[in-house]
Amino acid sequence: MSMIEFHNVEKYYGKFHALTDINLTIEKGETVVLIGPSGSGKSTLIRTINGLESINSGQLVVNGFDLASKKTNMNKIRREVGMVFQHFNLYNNKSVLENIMLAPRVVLGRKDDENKKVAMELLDLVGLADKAESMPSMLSGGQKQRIAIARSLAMHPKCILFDEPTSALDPEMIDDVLNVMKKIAKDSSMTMVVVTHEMGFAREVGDRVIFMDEGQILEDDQAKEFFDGQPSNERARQFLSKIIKH
Ligand SMILES: Nc1ncnc2c1ncn2[C@@H]1O[C@H](COP(=O)(O)OP(=O)(O)OP(=O)(O)O)[C@@H](O)[C@H]1O
Repeated sequence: MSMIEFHNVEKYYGKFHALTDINLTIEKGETVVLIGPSGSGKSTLIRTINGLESINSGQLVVNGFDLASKKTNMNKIRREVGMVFQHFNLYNNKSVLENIMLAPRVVLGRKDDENKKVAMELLDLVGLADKAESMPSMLSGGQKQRIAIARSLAMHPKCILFDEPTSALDPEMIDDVLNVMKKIAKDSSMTMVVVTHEMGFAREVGDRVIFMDEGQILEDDQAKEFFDGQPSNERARQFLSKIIKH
């Protein structure tokens, strides 16, 4: 069974056609990078995977569950599919440790000893074990984003969605976050779907690269083919040459 399957998916915001005939299969354990110009529908697509955006027609199956079916428990999907946002979305009135321990306690009923142990291991993984008792307001953007990643991992998701995780960061912090993401991609069996403009990351870590424009998938290639060969789609080639020149 694949992790994610889109079949002829359409999405509208009012009259605006945001996703057109999306067909896409992502296998378990794959790291897939979604690229494309601003407004091409990347965020919309990634947000449909955990039900943050609904679809208008077609079929979307995540870990065997049809998201359009009334029988599907969306809370279960959100437990299994974590998300990391551009703007971190940490609870600012809770310590770093509390941010990481909250959902496992409330949603999974994980006991405090075990919960703290998992949280500390994850803080270690993201290189911030010394910040456990800090409040988010004391952290830099890059540190906040690494905490947001640890918080998401604490739920032991099967899949994790990253929606432009480095776009709001100062340049010197971007690599710290990308390095954590690389580590996760290499060392875990999790499925990762990443919207990013970081082509170095896409090339090094992505198994596949999906190029979107105007709500459509125009190119779906192995990362190596995409960067070392040439995308067959003209707009994908233009996008790539522009982005690599800059
Ligand atoms: N809630 C909404 N209501 C109406 N239109 C929306 C909504 N969300 C997104 N859109 C529109 O849908 C289109 C696709 O937006 P989306 O955010 O998915 O693109 P994107 O490729 O992620 O862009 P960016 O790289 O700038 O984040 C855009 O034209 C946007 O204005």
